[in-house]
Amino acid sequence: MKRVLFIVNPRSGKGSIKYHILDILDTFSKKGIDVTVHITQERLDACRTAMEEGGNYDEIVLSGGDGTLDEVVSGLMKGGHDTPVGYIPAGSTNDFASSLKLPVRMGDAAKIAVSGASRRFDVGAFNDQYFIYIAAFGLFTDVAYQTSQEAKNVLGHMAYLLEGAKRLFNIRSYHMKVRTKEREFEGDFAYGMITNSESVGGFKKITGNDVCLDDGLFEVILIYQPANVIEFQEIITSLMTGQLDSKFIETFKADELELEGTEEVPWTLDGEDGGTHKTVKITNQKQAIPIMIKKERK
Ligand SMILES: Nc1ncnc2c1ncn2[C@@H]1O[C@H](COP(=O)(O)OP(=O)(O)OP(=O)(O)O)[C@@H](O)[C@H]1O
Repeated sequence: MKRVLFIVNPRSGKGSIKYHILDILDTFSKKGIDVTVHITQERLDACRTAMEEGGNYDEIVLSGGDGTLDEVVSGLMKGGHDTPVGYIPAGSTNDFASSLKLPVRMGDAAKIAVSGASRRFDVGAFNDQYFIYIAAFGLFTDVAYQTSQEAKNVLGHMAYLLEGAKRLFNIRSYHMKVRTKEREFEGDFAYGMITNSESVGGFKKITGNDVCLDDGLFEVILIYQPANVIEFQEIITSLMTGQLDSKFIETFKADELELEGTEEVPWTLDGEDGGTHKTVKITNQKQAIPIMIKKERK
């Protein structure tokens, strides 16, 4: 009998898992699965549970948003477990779920979680932490975790945008040295993102058209500090149209990079608080985690 640990974040998104949980458990029962349910009680509970329990199950299924997925993947990586992950997206943005092409309906996602195909995806190592699809600093990055859960639930995307707009008048930059295997450069950056995702903050294709989630490479976008509103507008237009060939933007792929700041820089990992760091070393752990996705048609 397949043993599954089902980790549920009751607070993700609008908390709508409560309307679906019986059907999901019924789906698992009909597949003959021996399921243990763990309802997360607080931040980092999912991480701790995956780290401590990950090795005792054939699979971990989670219901939550990007933050909960980050916690489960981080926990499995820290615990050294190679347990497959089933993902029932229930957050407000679900960026990575959209990259994985998982269905929006929870019942459909539950079926894929236990009967789909397991495929290995890259994971980012960030000093001694992990991320599944984005590590970012600067403009907007503190928006995700400073926007209250209540506001996110009521307003969804609008909450992020409103919170972000409030900050436009407050742009600041971080001086950093950037080192990759190929090059070294430095500058004053207003924003930086190291990603493995087709969608960021609900925006599709913002990371380019040739994103591959298991190629061992990150897509890196670094934006120099704009001197005025016109330059800022130019940068936004570049990002929105995907024309990243701009003197204000550095964009490249890398399997590892180091960013050395002159001061402590606040980071976010998968939309959650990633702490402040002066120097970060980011390396791609190629195909480190198995995740269940839709079976491809022959
Ligand atoms: N019982 C709980 N009470 C409060 N917070 C919790 C609880 N369980 C988990 N959390 C925290 O809730 C936060 C939000 O989770 P998550 O990112 O999964 O949902 P979301 O923010 O709605 O989705 P998304 O990131 O996709 O927009 C995470 O930081 C997680 O640690």
